[in-house]
Amino acid sequence: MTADAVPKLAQCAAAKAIAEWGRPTADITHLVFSTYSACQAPTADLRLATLLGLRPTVSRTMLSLHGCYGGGRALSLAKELAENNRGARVLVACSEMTLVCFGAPDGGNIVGHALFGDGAGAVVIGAGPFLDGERRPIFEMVSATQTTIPRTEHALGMRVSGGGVDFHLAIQVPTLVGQNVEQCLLDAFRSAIVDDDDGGAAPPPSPCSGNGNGRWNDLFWAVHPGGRPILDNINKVLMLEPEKLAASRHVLREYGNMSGATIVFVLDELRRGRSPLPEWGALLAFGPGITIEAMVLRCPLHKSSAN
Ligand SMILES: CC(C)(COP(=O)(O)OP(=O)(O)OC[C@H]1O[C@@H](n2cnc3c(N)ncnc32)[C@H](O)[C@@H]1OP(=O)(O)O)[C@@H](O)C(=O)NCCC(=O)NCCSC(=O)/C=C/c1ccc(O)cc1
Repeated sequence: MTADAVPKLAQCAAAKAIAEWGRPTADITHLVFSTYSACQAPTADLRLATLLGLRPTVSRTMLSLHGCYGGGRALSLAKELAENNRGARVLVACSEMTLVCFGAPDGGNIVGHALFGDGAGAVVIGAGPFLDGERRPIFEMVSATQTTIPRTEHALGMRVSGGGVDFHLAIQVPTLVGQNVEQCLLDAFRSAIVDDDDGGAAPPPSPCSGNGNGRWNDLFWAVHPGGRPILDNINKVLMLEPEKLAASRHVLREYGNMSGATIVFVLDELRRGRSPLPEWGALLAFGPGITIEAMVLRCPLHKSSAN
């Protein structure tokens, strides 16, 4: 069932993203599709390309079974594709049907049922130059890192069984994420380089200079809401003001944890916020491994960077 439904759900999100982007579907050069809810060949990215009518030469990449960090990985990969292929426009689609998947009848998936929801998100990623009629970027991805916490392979995962998907989530996951998240962020900021006004390269303001304390509050935050204790621990470790994680908490409350698709909902929520975002931001996503995706974001439309 999910083999059909996952690409169809993605189609709804992708059609909206392409319409907002403002260019013809045929101008999409690459597709990155992330899901762990559909496991078949031909893969769901091909089905989505057909449903959308993407051109036959579109370069497709399927990210399967990455779980909740799949959205972060898909965005990071799209950034690399766009920067290394002049004129590339990369459609990123993340689609998950978790509730159907977690179907084991023995009650063993109760945590999965409490936590997860279904959903799809899509965005179009490109590097300059801008095309006629193309919407200007809302977020710029400046740098990205992926970290695997050593010796945590068994902390979360899933296995397909006769009754559906057996999902395993160790109770220690929020603590492990909390203990490792600041180092991942520092690494991401250390690797960030941006073009300065003179056409050279310069690093963004570094939260490291304040040893993390307080400086994290200068950023906007797109955090995968893996669960309430995950957000609470990140809030505590980074000493964030409560409203910094408001977009993540809103998405968790309204939609649940939609695995890889969730981060797109958080970015959408952030851009719709009533008050203007700070210029710099951070994105975090977590999943099996335990893998942490961290990314430095920038709002190109922010007033100090818009001139
Ligand atoms: C939704 C929970 C499970 C329950 O929340 P709650 O209803 O507000 O209640 P509590 O947090 O107070 O916990 C209630 C009880 O459940 C227990 N509990 C608390 N986590 C647990 C637990 N993982 N086990 C088994 N008992 C527990 C907890 O100890 C407590 O037990 P007790 O004191 O005896 O009532 C909440 O604790 C929670 O969100 N926990 C953390 C979730 C978490 O680690 N998320 C993973 C983030 S990474 C991610 O999203 C990955 C996705 C993924 C996607 C696809 C994949 O294939 C693989 C991975």
